[in-house]
Parts: sequence; C-alpha cells; structure tokens
Amino acid sequence: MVPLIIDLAGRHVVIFGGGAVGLRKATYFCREAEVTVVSRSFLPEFSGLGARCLEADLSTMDDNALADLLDGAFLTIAATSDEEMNNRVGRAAREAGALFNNARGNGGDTLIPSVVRGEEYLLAISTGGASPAVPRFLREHLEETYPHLDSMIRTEARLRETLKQTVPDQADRATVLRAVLHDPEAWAWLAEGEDKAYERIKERYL
Ligand SMILES: C[C@@]1(CC(=O)O)c2cc3[nH]c(cc4nc(cc5[nH]c(cc(n2)[C@H]1CCC(=O)O)[C@@](C)(CC(=O)O)[C@@H]5CCC(=O)O)C(CC(=O)O)=C4CCC(=O)O)c(CCC(=O)O)c3CC(=O)O
Ligand SMILES: NC(=O)C1=CN([C@@H]2O[C@H](COP(=O)(O)OP(=O)(O)OC[C@H]3O[C@@H](n4cnc5c(N)ncnc54)[C@H](O)[C@@H]3O)[C@@H](O)[C@H]2O)C=CC1
Repeated sequence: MVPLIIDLAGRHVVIFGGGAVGLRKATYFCREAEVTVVSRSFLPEFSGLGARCLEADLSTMDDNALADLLDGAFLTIAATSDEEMNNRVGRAAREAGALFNNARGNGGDTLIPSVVRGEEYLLAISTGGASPAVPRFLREHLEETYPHLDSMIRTEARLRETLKQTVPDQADRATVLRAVLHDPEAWAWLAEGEDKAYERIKERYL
C-alpha cells in the first residue's frame, strides 16, 4: 500500500453502518466530501453532521439496489457490525470501480489512517491494520509533544527565505534550518509568540 493525500471536494463517499465507527468515518470525510450513510439505525450524533442518512437494511437489499447506491461513489466504507454484509459491500464497490475500506471483514484496498493536522501540515499514520491503537497513540503523542509545530513551520519558512538572500551556500542554509529545529530554546520561544521568537532566532543564527 502507498499513502496518497487526496482532495475529496465534490467526491461522493458512501458509508454503511450508523454506529460509532460509521460516525467516526462520516465525521472524518464530511469536512470536504459529499457523504451518504446507509444503515438500519443511526446514533443521534448523525443529525446535524451534514451527511445524507438513508435508512435501509442490507440483508433485505438486492444487488441492483446496492449497485445503485454505489453508482458514482469515489470511496465506499463498510462499517456495519455484520462482517458478511461488509464483505458483500466490498464486492459491490469493486464492481462499481470505487475504492473500498472495510472496518471489519476482508481488507479492502484502502485504509483510513490516524491524522495529525495543523494549519501548515498533515501527517497520516498507519500500521497497515496490524494494531489501530498504535496510530492513535502516536497521534496523541505528537499532538502533545509539538503544540507549536505550525509556528515552527512558519518560522522555518520565513528563515529559509531570508537565508536564501544572505547565505550563498545551500549546505550552510540547511545547517541553520536544522539547528533551529533541534534548539529546545527556539521551541520555548515559539510558545511565547511567533514574531518575537523569529527575532530571537535571527539574532542567534544570522
Ligand atoms: C484495519 C482498519 C480498517 C479501518 O477501519 O479503516 C481498522 C480495523 C479495526 N480497528 C479496530 C479497533 C480499534 N480501532 C481503533 C482506532 C482507529 N482505527 C483506525 C483505523 C483502522 N482500524 C484501520 C487500520 C488502521 C491502521 O492502519 O493500523 C483509525 C486509525 C482511523 C479511524 O478509524 O478513524 C482509528 C484511530 C483514530 C485516532 O484516534 O487517531 C482503536 C483505538 C481506540 O479507539 O482507542 C481500536 C481498539 C483497539 C484495538 O483493537 O487495536 C477493530 C476491532 C478489533 C476488535 O474487534 O477487537 C478493527 C477490525 C478488525 O481488526 O477486524
Ligand atoms: N475500524 C475500526 O476502527 C473499528 C472497527 N470496529 C468494528 O466495526 C464494526 C462496527 O462497529 P460499531 O460502529 O461500534 O458497531 P455498532 O454495532 O455500534 O454499529 C453497527 C451499525 O451497523 C448497522 N447495521 C448492522 N447490520 C446492518 C445491516 N444488515 N444493514 C444495515 N445496517 C446494519 C447497525 O444498525 C449499526 O448502526 C464492528 O464489527 C466492530 O468490531 C470496532 C472498533 C473500531
């Protein structure tokens, strides 16, 4: 498997299962895709989420009706508690040419990672399905360890532009940028405010 970062604006994501897992996946995709959730029951949190909710039971749905639901879908997710039904959705998704993620059952061709996101970065973490508790642990660890990562990225970007004009050798520029990243005081300054930190970093390194 290889990681991709995909713009889902205007794409259709169809999720089966209105429980806690379906809700987590729907929340994840609702921020930019058009999401339809199909289930025989829905947790109350689905109202107000912005997803289209269709009440239906897969075990009484024929193959044509299932294919109709998947028509034009970019990604299909099976998150019901019924493994057989999840696998059936997977077969239908393949026929419809949609990507498929299975929350339980035969693995699909797509995994949903843990995501650490800031204004300036996005990290996706996966164990390839081996131990989903680990990506969550790492996400929480990174969020706690680097609360000022956005500020550091903006500061490095500013510094990089300045260095390009003042330091002719590329290797020397890279050394400064790496040194700032490894400087615990630089991180501490960033916690107190970005502009002031930038000035102090310039004083120390330029
Ligand atoms: C294969 C995969 C398919 C898929 O759903 O995409 C899958 C499958 C399963 N997960 C299960 C359980 C748990 N899942 C989590 C958490 C997350 N699971 C996610 C992804 C994935 N889970 C895919 C591969 C991920 C990878 O690459 O490693 C995350 C990253 C993203 C998301 O789902 O949003 C999200 C963290 C989000 C975050 O917080 O950052 C926790 C931890 C917790 O909630 O505290 C537990 C309990 C602890 C445990 O069991 O490990 C079970 C039931 C096992 C059982 O019955 O015992 C199955 C089914 C099975 O194994 O058969
Ligand atoms: N991938 C992941 O991250 C995780 C996966 N799981 C697994 O995912 C599955 C779903 O977990 P939860 O959401 O907690 O379960 P849940 O039981 O709360 O929700 C299941 C949903 O599927 C619907 N459903 C079941 N059979 C259906 C059918 N025939 N037709 C239409 N809808 C149907 C139910 O109405 C319900 O809304 C479980 O099998 C669980 O073991 C559990 C934890 C994490």
